[in-house]
Amino acid sequence: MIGVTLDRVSKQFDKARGVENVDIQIKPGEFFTFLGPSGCGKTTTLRMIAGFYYPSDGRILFGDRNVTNMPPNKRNTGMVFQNYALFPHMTVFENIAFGLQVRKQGKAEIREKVTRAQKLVHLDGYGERRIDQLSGGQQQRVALARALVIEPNILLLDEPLSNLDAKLREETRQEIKRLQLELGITTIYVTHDQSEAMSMSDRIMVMKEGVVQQIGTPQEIYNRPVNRFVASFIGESNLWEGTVERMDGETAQVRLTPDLLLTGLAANASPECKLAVGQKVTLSVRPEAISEADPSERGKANTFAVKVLLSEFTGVSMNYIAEAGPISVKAMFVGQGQRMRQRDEEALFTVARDSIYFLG
Ligand SMILES: Nc1ncnc2c1ncn2[C@@H]1O[C@H](COP(=O)(O)OP(=O)(O)OP(=O)(O)O)[C@@H](O)[C@H]1O
Repeated sequence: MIGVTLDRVSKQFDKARGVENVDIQIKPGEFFTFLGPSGCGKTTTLRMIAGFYYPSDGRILFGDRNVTNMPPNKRNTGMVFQNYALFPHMTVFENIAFGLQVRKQGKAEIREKVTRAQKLVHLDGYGERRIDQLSGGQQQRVALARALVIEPNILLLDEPLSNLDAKLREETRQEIKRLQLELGITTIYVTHDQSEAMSMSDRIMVMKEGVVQQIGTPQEIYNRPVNRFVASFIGESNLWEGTVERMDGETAQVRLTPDLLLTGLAANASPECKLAVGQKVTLSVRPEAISEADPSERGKANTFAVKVLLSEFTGVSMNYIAEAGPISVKAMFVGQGQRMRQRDEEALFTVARDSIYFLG
């Protein structure tokens, strides 16, 4: 197992900025994800690691080895692409064997390794099938086997699930995670799908317009987003703007409207947010951090009246869009067994102090 270091790596294209100053240390055996919207530089970064692009600036290390300008075939990485890039006229066996043949390995060895790789992705018995006789999910597993059969040091996956339907995507995602854990292989995964990133990764790097926004575990990124972009890109969040009215030891009180003052813990502030009286801040509150209060709690801190605009029952949760004066409120109640509020109904909502996160 080896780790991957990107030491202040940038890529400038003729007319576009690919990525700027990416500085990361991916640990041996880690499942590390590049996450962000289209055009944010995920694929460019992955391609530099694979060796398909060379950086304009900075260094790339595999373990202690500097691979910055090394051609792709010398790096021993296995790569899976969004469109699989399989040879459609060849069989499953021939596709998986391809990389080993290029490496001029013996026939018996190739047969043994390909058979093992087929087993690994649950495709034993499919060796003689042609690629165009397979479903999308099976094709994806051939692509995985082909990447793994060369025993790569690093596995690179570029949006490998995006051509699959929702159910198959879920299954294949578990399959990839199982394989990664079983083999303990350092894996770098590119996606624009936050739920995929959250469920699979040890750590996530969130990118926007070629610039890294935050690196952290799924929990860190979800619970402590560094800015509005990360808070709104990862899961749902209420983003409310207000002005700090009072700082009181451990707490900060923020006025959102003349009628609405919320109190949060001063420690729950992003590094970019300097809490001080008079300062404008953004409060990030997850919908599931809001709950319905008992009418007897009216007037208590962090409790406020709302008017329901939209309500829906998903089977797992009751979701609301409501308004508290000019403020829009998204709330999600899971397993609380209350009566479902209807449009135009009044309700009393409350948010715990430790669920408010201050952004700059
Ligand atoms: N070969 C290239 N030549 C010129 N510009 C490029 C090239 N490849 C990428 N870019 C530009 O670099 C930026 C980052 O693109 P990149 O493909 O890395 O984004 P991405 O996050 O992977 O997007 P997507 O999810 O759509 O694949 C974009 O502005 C893109 O237009």
